[in-house]
Amino acid sequence: MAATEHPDYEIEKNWLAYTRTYIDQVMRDSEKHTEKYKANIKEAMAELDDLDSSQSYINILTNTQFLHVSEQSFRQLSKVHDRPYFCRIDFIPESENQFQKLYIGKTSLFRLEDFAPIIVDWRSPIASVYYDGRIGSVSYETPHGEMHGELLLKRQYTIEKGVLLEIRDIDITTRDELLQASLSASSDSRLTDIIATIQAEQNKMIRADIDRPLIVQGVAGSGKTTIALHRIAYFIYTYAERFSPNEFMILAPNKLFLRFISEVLPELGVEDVKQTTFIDFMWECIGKKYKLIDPNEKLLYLLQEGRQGVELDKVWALQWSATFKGSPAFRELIDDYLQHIEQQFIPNGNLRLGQYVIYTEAEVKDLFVHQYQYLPMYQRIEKIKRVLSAHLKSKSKIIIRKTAKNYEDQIEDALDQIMDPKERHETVVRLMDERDEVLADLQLQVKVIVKKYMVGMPKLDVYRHYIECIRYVSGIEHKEVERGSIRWMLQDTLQRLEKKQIEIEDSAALLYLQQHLYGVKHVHIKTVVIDEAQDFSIFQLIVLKEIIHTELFTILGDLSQGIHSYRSLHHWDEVIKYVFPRANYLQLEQSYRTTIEIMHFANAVISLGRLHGQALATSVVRHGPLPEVQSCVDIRSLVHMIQDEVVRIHEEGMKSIAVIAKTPDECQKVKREFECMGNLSTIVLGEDEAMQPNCIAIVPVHIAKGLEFDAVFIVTVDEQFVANDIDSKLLYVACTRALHRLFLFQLGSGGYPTEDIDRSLYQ
Ligand SMILES: Nc1ncnc2c1ncn2[C@@H]1O[C@H](COP(=O)(O)OP(=O)(O)OP(=O)(O)O)[C@@H](O)[C@H]1O
Repeated sequence: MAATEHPDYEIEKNWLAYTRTYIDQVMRDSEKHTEKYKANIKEAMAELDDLDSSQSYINILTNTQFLHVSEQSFRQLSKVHDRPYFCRIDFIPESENQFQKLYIGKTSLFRLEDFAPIIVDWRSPIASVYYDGRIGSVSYETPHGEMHGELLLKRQYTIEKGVLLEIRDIDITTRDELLQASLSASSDSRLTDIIATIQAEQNKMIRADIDRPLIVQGVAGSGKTTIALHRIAYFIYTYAERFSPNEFMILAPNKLFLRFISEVLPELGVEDVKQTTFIDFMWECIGKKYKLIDPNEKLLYLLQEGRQGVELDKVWALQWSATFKGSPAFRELIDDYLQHIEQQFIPNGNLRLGQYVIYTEAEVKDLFVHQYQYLPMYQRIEKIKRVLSAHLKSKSKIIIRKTAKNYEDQIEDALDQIMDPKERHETVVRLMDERDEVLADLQLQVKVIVKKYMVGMPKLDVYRHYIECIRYVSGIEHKEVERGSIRWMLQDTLQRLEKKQIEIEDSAALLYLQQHLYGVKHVHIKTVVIDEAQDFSIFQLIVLKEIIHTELFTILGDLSQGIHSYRSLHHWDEVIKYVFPRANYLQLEQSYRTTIEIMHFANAVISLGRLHGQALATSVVRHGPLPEVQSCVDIRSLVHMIQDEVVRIHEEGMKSIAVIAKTPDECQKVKREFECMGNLSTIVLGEDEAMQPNCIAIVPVHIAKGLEFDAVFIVTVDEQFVANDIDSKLLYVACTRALHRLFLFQLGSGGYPTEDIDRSLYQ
């Protein structure tokens, strides 16, 4: 209801004014502090030349830290100044009689005089009551256990530029007005925060146990990306002493997507989280880049199945090979290679100094295969060399002393027992010479025997090792290798590697070899969030877990959108079985992005393919027009129709618009036609492009994954969508990018498998 009509309007208006005045005051103080810290740093810098400058260093460090905190607090308060909170809860804890009136917002603010909360952070334990609880008895988790109490009031506010516009008491008026308003709004091609409207099922995922891996299967638009980002913000707030932001890593499909989500974390007051792709992370770990074949090339080739000139055997072999390379079975083959080279580098025989055994063969083997097995191979060899050298150093002193003493005894015996002066002299001189020679030889051997004993490992880089690995595996007798398909895969891989080309499917193996041969340096990441995880393979997840050395993974994805399923996951069970047996598995079936009409149509599309037992999405109650399917006689009239619609929907207030086609070639055809007409500006988006405001994005469907637009025009010029598994997934992804309007345009007929879709679902 309009705020002015609410009985508590005056109280609420005054509280808002009080809060904003207090924020002003804290910001002013913060500004003063900032100036003071800057001045202190300047002063300490000037004193750095003094003889005893350690105090100045300490001053600089302390003041820099204070300055950082003060600036951060200023930034956060200035962000919330116009809208300090979004709701209020009145709560009586079980153990107390007095109720607490808590205003919840993006950041917390306490009154300096008595530490009373003016604003409570949305991530604090008590705020859970707002997201989960209904009026009546409620409970929430805290670090000290579960707390119980009575929720008396749950009140939402619409505040704009510091003006209180609406007040809604939840459970008395309608429940979802704020959510409805937020979902009906237009998108400007950037994801936003949702702290005011987080739903109970989403809250559960955001706050799910950090110490267990979390796997979320969520339908398109269920908020997986949003949850991932809010979960990071929640952890950073809740476990500030355990993690700093730069110890979090988000793995996303591509740079375009990373840009799409780039504003959410800063909005939530979180900076410095590492955001990258699996491939870029791999280059960083390897310390070198090799030529990567466009990861989408195979998908585009596979899409041509059934066309003239496309060999079915090859399509099948490519798919099989990609699946195999992402599987634990491929890792086993690589382990065979690692074992093979390990055997080559375990020395034969004992390590001896003269006649003395320093280390037995069995002891050295034990160092290799047990004690230092945790180290990557090259590091292990260096470590064992150091261990042997240290051992040799201490043992050699005793051996040399013993040898010298032995000669001294013999010389003494000669002096005592040989009566003939000439013979005695000759024997003593011979023994002394021999002693000097033996001792000199021992000293020399001490310097070189470890080096000679440990045959050096050739300094091949990880790429060369991968080639050697594939060659080795091709030659072994292995039940898997005997199969013709593996032989084809190995040969094909070798041919490409020799041409210096790798595919995304090779990335897990390369990273695995890097980890086991050289190790990965400077990985300070402690927790990983993977979005669009359905495009990862089991092997990629295995290697990530090994490198990061943690179970703290949050994995989010949607198998129905698994357009790269030939090289990635088919079931979440595989992830639980092979990688994270302790994982907490949760599902989201409610879609927040699309209207009911679009979601129903998209559900009909995905049902045309194989569903792997996934549940279909339901939509939050929000209606819109039915998706429109239209035919045109040529591409010119098709683009004309789009232009006319764009003008109409712009007038309706929609901002972001995309034209989605099946392949990059189709996109280019549409782009050329738009250019000929010259009315609207368009951009064809690739993985590394940035979306531009007021510009229609023309996107191949595999790149549009994860993104969203107010209105989506799917077009088919020459590339049609048919009713098979991969096409239904692609079309599903394309349909579910739309928030409000969906159009499917085709040349002639047959662009879409609409004959298999209920006629009432589109117009
Ligand atoms: N609780 C919520 N309140 C308001 N908006 C929400 C909520 N949850 C999700 N949304 C909105 O729904 C849209 C879809 O969210 P998001 O992109 O995170 O979903 P997703 O599951 O990652 O989708 P996809 O798998 O299709 O890429 C976004 O616009 C997001 O802001």
